[in-house]
Amino acid sequence: MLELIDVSVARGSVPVLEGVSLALGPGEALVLRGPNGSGKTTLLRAVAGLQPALAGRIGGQENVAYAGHADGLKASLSVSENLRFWAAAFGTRDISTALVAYDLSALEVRWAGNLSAGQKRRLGLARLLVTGRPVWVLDEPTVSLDAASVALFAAAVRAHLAQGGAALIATHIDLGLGAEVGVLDVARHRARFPAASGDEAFL
Ligand SMILES: Nc1ncnc2c1ncn2[C@@H]1O[C@H](COP(=O)(O)OP(=O)(O)OP(=O)(O)O)[C@@H](O)[C@H]1O
Repeated sequence: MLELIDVSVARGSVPVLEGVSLALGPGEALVLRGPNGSGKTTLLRAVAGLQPALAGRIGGQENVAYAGHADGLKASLSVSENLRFWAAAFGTRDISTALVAYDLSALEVRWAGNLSAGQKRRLGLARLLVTGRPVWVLDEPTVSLDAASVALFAAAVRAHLAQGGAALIATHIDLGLGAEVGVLDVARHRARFPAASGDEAFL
């Protein structure tokens, strides 16, 4: 569903990570670990197709639904309108599963712009459920979430995996997803050599 073979990525003109290989099949999840600035976001952006890899091959990008630091919400649309917008964009219809999974039913008619930070994050994560995409690529998904919302998120990931989905998640917290979830420490892949040219296209 997702395969990285010997992938290198850069930010600005600076190589950040090199030699990253991984594969995710149905029901599999991998947690990315590494200190601040080690390159987790850069790698996930490349996996999501938001920037090219410097080298290597990324297969299965068409399967990916990405949730990054920005929630990607339309402030002047309601919660349900946001979900309907994304459902239409991905050619799906059902938003009720997403509303229930992230406890958003009571907020359905509220403008997204008027939500709290944690509520916005819940709505941003609920978007994943309406994409119908099997591989979730998530960058610090639990930022702004309280303990109850982290539990909702972990349950949504578990259900996604149980239904044959996959997930690649950069997170500093233990999501309690179980011992079968792999961990990749990106610090082991820190790039060793400076860039040969000054390509600023990724900024
Ligand atoms: N827009 C940018 N232009 C140039 N360099 C950047 C840019 N954004 C990040 N960087 C640099 O790229 C490197 C990797 O950053 P990245 O955001 O991928 O790390 P991270 O592991 O996700 O960090 P964190 O845990 O703090 O989120 C860092 O040295 C960072 O300073």
